[in-house]
Amino acid sequence: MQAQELISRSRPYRWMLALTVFLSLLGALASLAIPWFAARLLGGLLERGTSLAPVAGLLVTALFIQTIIAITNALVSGSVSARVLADFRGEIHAHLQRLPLGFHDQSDRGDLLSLMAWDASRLSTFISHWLASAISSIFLACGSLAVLFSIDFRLALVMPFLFALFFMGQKLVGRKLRSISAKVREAEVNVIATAQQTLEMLPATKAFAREQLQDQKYAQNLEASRNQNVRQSKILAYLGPANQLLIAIAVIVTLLLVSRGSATQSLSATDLFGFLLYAALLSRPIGLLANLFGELNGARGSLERLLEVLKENPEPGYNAPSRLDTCRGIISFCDVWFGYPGRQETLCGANLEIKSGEIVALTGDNGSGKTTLAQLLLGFYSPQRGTIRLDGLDIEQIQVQDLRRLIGYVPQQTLLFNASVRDNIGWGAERPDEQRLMRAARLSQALEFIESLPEGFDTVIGEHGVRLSGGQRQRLALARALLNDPPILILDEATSMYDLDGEAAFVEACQTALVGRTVLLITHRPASLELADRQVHLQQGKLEKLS
Ligand SMILES: Nc1ncnc2c1ncn2[C@@H]1O[C@H](COP(=O)(O)OP(=O)(O)OP(=O)(O)O)[C@@H](O)[C@H]1O
Repeated sequence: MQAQELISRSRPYRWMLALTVFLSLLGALASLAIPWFAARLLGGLLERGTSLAPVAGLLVTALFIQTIIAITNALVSGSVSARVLADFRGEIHAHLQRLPLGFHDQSDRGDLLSLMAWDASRLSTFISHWLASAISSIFLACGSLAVLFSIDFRLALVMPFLFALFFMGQKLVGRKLRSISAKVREAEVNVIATAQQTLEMLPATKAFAREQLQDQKYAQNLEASRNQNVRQSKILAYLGPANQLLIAIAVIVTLLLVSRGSATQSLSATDLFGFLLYAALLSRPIGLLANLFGELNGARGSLERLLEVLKENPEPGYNAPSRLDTCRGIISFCDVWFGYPGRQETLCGANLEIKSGEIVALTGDNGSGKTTLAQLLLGFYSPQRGTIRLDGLDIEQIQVQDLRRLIGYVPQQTLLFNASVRDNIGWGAERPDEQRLMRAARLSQALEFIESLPEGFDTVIGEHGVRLSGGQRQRLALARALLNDPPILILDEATSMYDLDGEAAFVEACQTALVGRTVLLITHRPASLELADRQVHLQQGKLEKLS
């Protein structure tokens, strides 16, 4: 199954891979020619009769050709590997973005990062050279065997037994190698996850003086990863050389045994050298195949994990039948039930009708489900029972990107990235223009502070907007949501960090800006509550009318 998958994943690169196979075969041919000329050179040295210059010239030419082929091959397979890596990463990245939030809630960020960084790299290296290595190694082994048999049939008879021994050995270590490879991956995932956590938690780590604890945690993960890597490299370290040693001993023993009979007496010095050199050459593809086998076990683990993630279904909303460019903004929650996996139900038959252009404030205790309700409207999660409608259409029937384009969403936690203010606000629209950008910034009460920044709209704000205050970050998030002029707005505690003046100015500006939009306002702030046409309260999974 995985072999098939590996082959089918190699298919898009078949021409480049065919070129590496061709070059590897040429390289193998040159490798086969070298002992031939070398044996003649050594035999000639002993027999001292003939001129050695032509054979020496041919040997040097063969060595040159082999070197040029090896360089070209490395360049081609390096470029295949880079392409496969980029393609894999692009595919995983696109897929992860389209998976439901429910998948990401349950996933380990370190595991997903490892998939893109580590597994993709291991797989791309393997795919870029496994075919060429396997075919050229088999060709080289068969070629060496053929020459050995042509030199002396009886002496060469021992070689096929060696092949049988080789494959039995691989079978024996294969299972062990696979299980260690899975453990190596697990340990690497933990290392990456801890490093990521350390960087994200840094302000808290410093505030609670927990640097040592994080160091210990990281050191433990490093130790586990080191142990597994050492276990794996021990097996790999033995695998190739042990096979080569096996061949070398077999050749020596064969020579000793047969030297007692008459066979070696009928061999010339050139044939004897030839036999030894080809036997030595035979050990190279055997070693290569053994290494390839080790890599295959690692690549299988990576492929397994990759396929596991790729087989997760994207949000069904991407393939929903209805397209929607615009809407009136009539929203209804009809008997909506929802619970997160393994948790008690958050919504138990929630009902809410919002008219077009109405501003509804949603209140409720912490954890009562206000954000959940908003995220259900955005299609982040699907209700287990009941329906949510927009303009009378079940939102599950609406193409999810259309749905989300119609809704401006300011989440409770501002999500900003390490780029300029302009890029962060402009991210909210497909083609942001300067005029709309200014309007959105003015409306969210962000313009004044943006203009006071060292480079105004071009100021880079750091990871998660770390170079701004909490309130400033929130203003940017709000500006981003307003940029697109969406007919529906969800403001989830969007002004919770505004100072009183800022909030009052925002509320003032909203008197006109929110006209004509349907707004779901999740807030407890009295000034913001004043904006609402009516209030509903979420309690025990149900919505109650307050005013
Ligand atoms: N991704 C999640 N996975 C599992 N449970 C979740 C998830 N998100 C929220 N919850 C749980 O669902 C419940 C409702 O959470 P929600 O964030 O909707 O509440 P809220 O009313 O918005 O709270 P707050 O006022 O504190 O923002 C809580 O008990 C919370 O622990």
